[in-house]
Amino acid sequence: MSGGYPPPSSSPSQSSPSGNEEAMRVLTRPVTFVTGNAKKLEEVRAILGNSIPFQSLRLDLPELQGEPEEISKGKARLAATEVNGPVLVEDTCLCFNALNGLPGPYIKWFLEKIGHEGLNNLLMAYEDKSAYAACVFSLALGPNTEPLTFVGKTMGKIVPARGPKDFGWDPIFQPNGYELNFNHFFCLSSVSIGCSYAEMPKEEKNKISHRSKALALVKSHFAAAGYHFQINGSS
Ligand SMILES: O=c1nc[nH]c2c1ncn2[C@H]1C[C@H](O)[C@@H](COP(=O)(O)OP(=O)(O)OP(=O)(O)O)O1
Ligand SMILES: [Mg+2]
Repeated sequence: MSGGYPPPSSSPSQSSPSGNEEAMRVLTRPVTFVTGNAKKLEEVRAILGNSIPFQSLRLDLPELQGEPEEISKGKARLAATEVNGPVLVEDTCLCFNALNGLPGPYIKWFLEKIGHEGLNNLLMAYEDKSAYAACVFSLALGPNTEPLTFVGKTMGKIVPARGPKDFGWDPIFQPNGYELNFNHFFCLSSVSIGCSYAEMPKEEKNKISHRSKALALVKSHFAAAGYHFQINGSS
């Protein structure tokens, strides 16, 4: 996590009683999770449950370039301007250790252009198939506030595609600890080669995923920061 919040008064959606060192930060609007990806939203909803009042906005933010945290913060700034209120965004990376972390934040284009097989082929020349999935959430309380970031990583390896193909690179990412079928009754592969994210029940993925680890930090931040939601009307 990095960055820091400006004084509450600098955010239109945030205020706090004066003269109280541990002043509660009051948010008058729910946090808007901005994404163009319905599958991400589904997972975020399932993982957050009712822990944080949030709503969603389907918006394709620009695919920025750079280091993952900067990309994520950049998305948050754009989203906060769009929403004019508190926003949460995330950027997801799939990093191959043999390629020093690439494709990383560019996985979306790699996946689109070369698919699961092409991604496996990228590692053909390397013995090291290890990889990690990383999720960088950014929270901005409003436009002109410095976003805070929360990073979650899950280690694993790249495998030939297995399981349903309805969410990105899930079929080719096998998290560590899911190598042996007999440990995981839900993994239906007939040979004991392991279990990709795509083969796991959603609840199981959500327990160990890069996204759930990052969201655990977001939740703790909300608990520790003592935000208080005072949301009126229909929002
Ligand atoms: O848990 C995941 N399991 C499998 N695939 C995933 C996952 N999470 C993101 N993905 C895919 C979506 C996109 O192809 C790329 C990340 O790019 P990324 O820019 O973060 O996502 P996006 O453009 O689809 O949605 P957004 O509007 O939130 O930016 O990896
Ligand atoms: Mg994107």
